[in-house]
Amino acid sequence: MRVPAKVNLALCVGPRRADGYHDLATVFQAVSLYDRLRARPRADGRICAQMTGEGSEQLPCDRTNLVVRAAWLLRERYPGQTAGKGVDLAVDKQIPMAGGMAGGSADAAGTLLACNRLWGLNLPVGELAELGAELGSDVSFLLYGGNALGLGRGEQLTPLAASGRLEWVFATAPRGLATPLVYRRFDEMADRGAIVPDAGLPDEVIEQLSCGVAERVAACLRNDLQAPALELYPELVQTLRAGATAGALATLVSGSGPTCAFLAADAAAADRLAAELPKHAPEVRDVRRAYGPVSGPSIVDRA
Ligand SMILES: C[C@](O)(CO)[C@H](O)COP(=O)(O)OP(=O)(O)OC[C@H]1O[C@@H](n2ccc(N)nc2=O)[C@H](O)[C@@H]1O
Ligand SMILES: Nc1ncnc2c1ncn2[C@@H]1O[C@H](COP(=O)(O)OP(=O)(O)OP(=O)(O)O)[C@@H](O)[C@H]1O
Repeated sequence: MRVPAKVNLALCVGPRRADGYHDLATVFQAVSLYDRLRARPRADGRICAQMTGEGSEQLPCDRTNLVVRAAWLLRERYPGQTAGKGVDLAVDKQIPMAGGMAGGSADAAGTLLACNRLWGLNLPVGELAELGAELGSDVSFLLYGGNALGLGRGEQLTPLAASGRLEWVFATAPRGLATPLVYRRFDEMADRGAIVPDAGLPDEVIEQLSCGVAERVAACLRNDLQAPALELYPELVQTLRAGATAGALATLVSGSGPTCAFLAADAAAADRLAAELPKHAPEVRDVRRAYGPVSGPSIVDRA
């Protein structure tokens, strides 16, 4: 199975709630950067994970790993149907780790779908999405893919119509940014009046997305976590500038960062941008081409 990453075309963040989360109005787009996930049954009833690919050596394979947590959650909620059933989960990571592209959430979403099938649970995707929200705010969206509006803490989803596809270049960074830290910095900036929290609907982005003209979508992209991410990771200012110099229609930090997203006018312009970017941005780790929207997790080979 391959599971896509996401970028937020709009990420409007409200004030911190009593439960520590923030109300959001976000426009998600699933993009063509994928982790690969293979799930095989285990006769001994254990849940085991193995991680390969970019950055995977930093990831524990114990119960803190999101794929292991996702499989355990299903087993705990449906003990009758899953008694004695185990799984071997193998993840090949290509989505940048702690990069603001929800790689861990994508893996968790893929695991819920794979184990649902493997263990014969046949739960509807809506039920998996509710379980997914317990694992992380982005997991519900990653079960569906496409484009969607996310409200609440990002888990209340409405699919969004889109016309055409957007061509992206992503610049990954040499180190990660922890999402809670970025939200905390957002709060500090709000306290000192540098930011006004506002989770109002990003109507303009939604409208332009349905029209499908990249130049017009570019004009209204918005990420309220960009300013706090840039305070925490000032080198990203150079990366964003480099993207503009290399010809991007729009530049923005992806989600909580530090991956930077560059929107191009079309596929040829994106290819040129991807080739040009490293010349202007020596601090970038890797440059990736992608497009969106793409569908959610899909089976590419028999697991
Ligand atoms: C930045 C985004 O990726 C944008 O889509 C998401 O908001 C983050 O989603 P996620 O990584 O799935 O985050 P979660 O695992 O749910 O939460 C991690 C931490 O991020 C903060 N958090 C997350 C989502 C949200 N709406 N408000 C928050 O304040 C909280 O401190 C939380 O403890
Ligand atoms: N399977 C997994 N893949 C990636 N990270 C995982 C996984 N399981 C647990 N984690 C933990 O989750 C953290 C966030 O990982 P992830 O790569 O999803 O970050 P992110 O892209 O910034 O997430 P988001 O965009 O949802 O905020 C990592 O630092 C890691 O400690």
